[in-house]
Amino acid sequence: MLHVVCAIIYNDDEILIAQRSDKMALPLKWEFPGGKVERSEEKKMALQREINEELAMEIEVGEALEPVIYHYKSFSITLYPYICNSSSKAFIKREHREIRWEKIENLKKYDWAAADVPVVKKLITEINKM
Ligand SMILES: Nc1nc2c([nH]c(=O)n2[C@@H]2O[C@H](COP(=O)(O)OP(=O)(O)OP(=O)(O)O)[C@@H](O)[C@H]2O)c(=O)[nH]1
Repeated sequence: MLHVVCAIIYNDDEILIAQRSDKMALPLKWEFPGGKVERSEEKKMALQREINEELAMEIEVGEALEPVIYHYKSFSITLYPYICNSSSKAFIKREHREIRWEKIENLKKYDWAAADVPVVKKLITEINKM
């Protein structure tokens, strides 16, 4: 079982989404940036480390959403999503095929990694209540 943290990074009313490259696992799927938690690492620290490595961004890590367990054909993950904030929209694209800021109501148009689907649904439901 992989333990993966991911960041739902807000700036104004947009969040940062990322498309995996064709050389990564789950090629071309969209995800929230993040990565594997290393042994004995605290999850929020792991998330700040991954976001700094992948995007050269500093984020504030906030509320944890409910973790998602998903069994892909060749591996299983527990995905730990966190609501995060960035005071800037600037990033450097280091690993992904594409990175973009997007409004929540547009997230359903993307081909998400399967583990992310319940997270995206939850974000859309929350915004519709407002
Ligand atoms: N980062 C991230 N990974 C996700 C998400 N959803 C999801 O199924 N995953 C899967 O979780 C795993 C995370 O691995 P990763 O490749 O991003 O992590 P990493 O940077 O630590 O990997 P590395 O050690 O290969 O560089 C991948 O297999 C990825 O497909 C998501 O929203 N964000």
